[in-house]
Amino acid sequence: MIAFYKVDKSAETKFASLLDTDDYHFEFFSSIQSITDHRMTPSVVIAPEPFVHEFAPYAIPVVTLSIDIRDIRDKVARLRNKGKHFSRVVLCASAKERDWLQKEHELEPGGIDCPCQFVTNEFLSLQASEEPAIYLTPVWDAQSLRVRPPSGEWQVVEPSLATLTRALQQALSLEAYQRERRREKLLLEAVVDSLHDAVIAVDRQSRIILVNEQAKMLLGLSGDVLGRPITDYIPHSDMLRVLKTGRQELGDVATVMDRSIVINRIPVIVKDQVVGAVSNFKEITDIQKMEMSVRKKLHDSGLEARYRLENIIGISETIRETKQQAALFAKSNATVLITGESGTGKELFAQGIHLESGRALGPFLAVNCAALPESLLESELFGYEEGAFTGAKKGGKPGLFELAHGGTLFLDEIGEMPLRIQVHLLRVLQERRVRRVGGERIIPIDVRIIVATNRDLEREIAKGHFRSDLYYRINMLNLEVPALRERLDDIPALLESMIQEMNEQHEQKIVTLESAIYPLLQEHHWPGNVRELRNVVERMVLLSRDGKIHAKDVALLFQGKKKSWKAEYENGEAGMTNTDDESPEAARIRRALEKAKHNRTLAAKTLGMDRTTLWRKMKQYRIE
Ligand SMILES: Nc1ncnc2c1ncn2[C@@H]1O[C@H](COP(=O)(O)OP(=O)(O)OP(=O)(O)O)[C@@H](O)[C@H]1O
Repeated sequence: MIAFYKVDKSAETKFASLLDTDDYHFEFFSSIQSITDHRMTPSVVIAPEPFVHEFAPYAIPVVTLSIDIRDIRDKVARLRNKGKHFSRVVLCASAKERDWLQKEHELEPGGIDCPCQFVTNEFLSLQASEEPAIYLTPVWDAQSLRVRPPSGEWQVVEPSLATLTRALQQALSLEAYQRERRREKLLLEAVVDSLHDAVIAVDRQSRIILVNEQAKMLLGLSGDVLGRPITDYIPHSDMLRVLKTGRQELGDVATVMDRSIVINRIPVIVKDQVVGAVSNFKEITDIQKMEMSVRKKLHDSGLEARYRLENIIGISETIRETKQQAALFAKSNATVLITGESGTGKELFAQGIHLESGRALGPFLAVNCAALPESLLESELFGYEEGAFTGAKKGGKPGLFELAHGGTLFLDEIGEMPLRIQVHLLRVLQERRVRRVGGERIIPIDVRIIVATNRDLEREIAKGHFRSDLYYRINMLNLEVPALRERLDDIPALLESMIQEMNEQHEQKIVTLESAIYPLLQEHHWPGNVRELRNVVERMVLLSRDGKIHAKDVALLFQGKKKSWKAEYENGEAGMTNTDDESPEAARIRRALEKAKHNRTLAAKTLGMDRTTLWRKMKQYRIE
C-alpha cells in the first residue's frame, strides 16, 4: 500500500488520477496515528519534505515530495503574465527544501528574471525595501509561515504534475523493491523456522533482527520482538559479550526456563567488523534423541539387538532358569559375564538382556575380541584422534564405547583380549570415561558392558593370560548358559523353529520329520551346541525329498560326518579350549606355518582357509 501523507487537496486529486487503475492500493493520511491505526502497514509513504522527519521512528521508506526550481520559474512566469510587478523573489521553505532549491538555482540560474533570495521559515523577515518583492512558499509550508507578508505579496507554489509524477514513480519502484524484500524475508523466515535448532540473531546494537519459532518457544518470547533489545528479554545475554569480543562460543550449556540447552554463539563479521551475532541452541534432550536415532540407523545396518529373551527357544528347566536369571540381570546396570560353551547362544542372551533393560532404545554394539588384531581392536573399542597413527582417518573416529553411549556394548570372547587392552578396558570400566587413542579429551560414557567367554577365565588367570583385577570387575553377575547336551528336551522346539526358518530361506516346504530322527539327535553329544544343531538342520533340509526328512539320511549324516565334526568341534573350532595338550588342528597349523617359513598367506593356502581364519585359529591355539 502507498500512503500519501499530508498532501494538499490539489496534489491529492492529481495523485488519485495518476493511480486510477486497480493495480495499486493507496490511501491518504493526515496524521501518524491514522497510519499506525490502519490495518495495513504501508510499504512506502510519500510525504512533503517538512513532514518526512515524523517517520523517523518507523521502519517505513519515505519518498520526499518537494517542489523544484521549475515549479518556481513557472509560478514567477504566471505571476508576470497576470501583471504582477516585483523586482525580487523571496522563497521561504523548510531548511532542506530551501537548500535544494538554492543549489538548483545556482546551477541553472536562467528562467527567473530578477534576483532570488532563499530563506527558511525561521529567518523570514519582511524588510521594507525599495524593490517590491514577491514572497513564495511551497504549498505545504503555507500554514506554518511565522510572519505573513501582506496579502497580494505572497503566493504558494504547488508541485507541478511532472513533480508529482516523479515522486510517484520513485514510490512505485521502491514499493516493488520492498515487495521483493518482503518475499525474501518471508523465505528466510520460513527457512529459519524450518530449522530444528532455535535461532536468534541481533544487530550491532543488540537489537533482535531475526528469531524463529523454536527460539521463541524455548525462551518464552511472545509478540513482536523484532527490533527490541535482546536485554529486554535476557537481561545478561551472553550475545553482548560476543558482539564485544567478536569471538564465537560453541557448546555452552545453560539452563533456560528449567530446560538444559546447548548454545552456540557466533559473531556476524562483515569486512572485519562485528555487525551482529547469531545464536543457535537446542534442548539437550533433543540432542540425545538425535544421537539415539543416529545410533538406531547404525543398528539398522546390522548392529541391532534382535533377540528378546522370550525369542530364545527352550522349554527345559535349565534354559528357563537361565532366562529368568537373565531377566533379573537386565534390571541392573552391572557388568554381566556370560559363560558357556561355544554355540550355546551367549550372544543371544546378551541381546536379550539389552532389550529387556532400560537401555532397550539405546544402541547394542558387539565386537568379537578374537576377531581383530590387537591395534585394530584397540582403536575399534576406544576410537582414535586424527593423526593418532599413519592412516588414521581425518577427524578421528569414535570408538565402540562412545558409539554405545546410552546402550550396551557386548565384548564377545573376552578371554582372547590381549593383556594390554585388558588394562585399558579395566580403566574404562572403573572410570566410566574413555580417551581416544592419541587423544587428550576425556569422554564420559554411559555404557552397560556384557562380556562373554567360552574359556575358563580362572585358568587363564593362572596361566597369566588374563588379568585377575579385570576378572573381578567383569564377574559381577555371572550367567552360565547351559550346553545343549544338558537340555536335550529343547531339541524338538529348536528343530521346529530352525526348519521353519530354513524353509523360508530356501523356499522349501519341509512338512514332516520321521520320528526315528529324534532318538538320533538325543544320542548325539553336541559339542558345538545349538550352532552345531543349526548346521545339522541345514544339511537335513538340503537332503530332504518330497517335503520329508528321512531318518536314514540323518543317520548317514551323523555317521559320515561324525569324525570330522568331532574333530571340528572338539579340537577348538567352537568348543571349550581348555586342554593343554595340543589339538590335531593346532598341530596341523603349526606344521603348515613351519613349512611355509611363517608366511601366513602361504600357510593359509595349504591349510585351505583364508588368512583371517588362520590368524584367528593361531590366536585361539596361542601359536606365535
Ligand atoms: N536358544 C536358541 N534359539 C535359537 N537359536 C539359537 C539359540 N541358541 C543359539 N542359537 C543359534 O546358535 C548360533 C550360535 O549362537 P551364539 O552366537 O549366540 O552362540 P555363542 O555362545 O555366542 O557362540 P560363540 O561362543 O561361538 O560366540 C546362532 O546362530 C544362534 O542363532
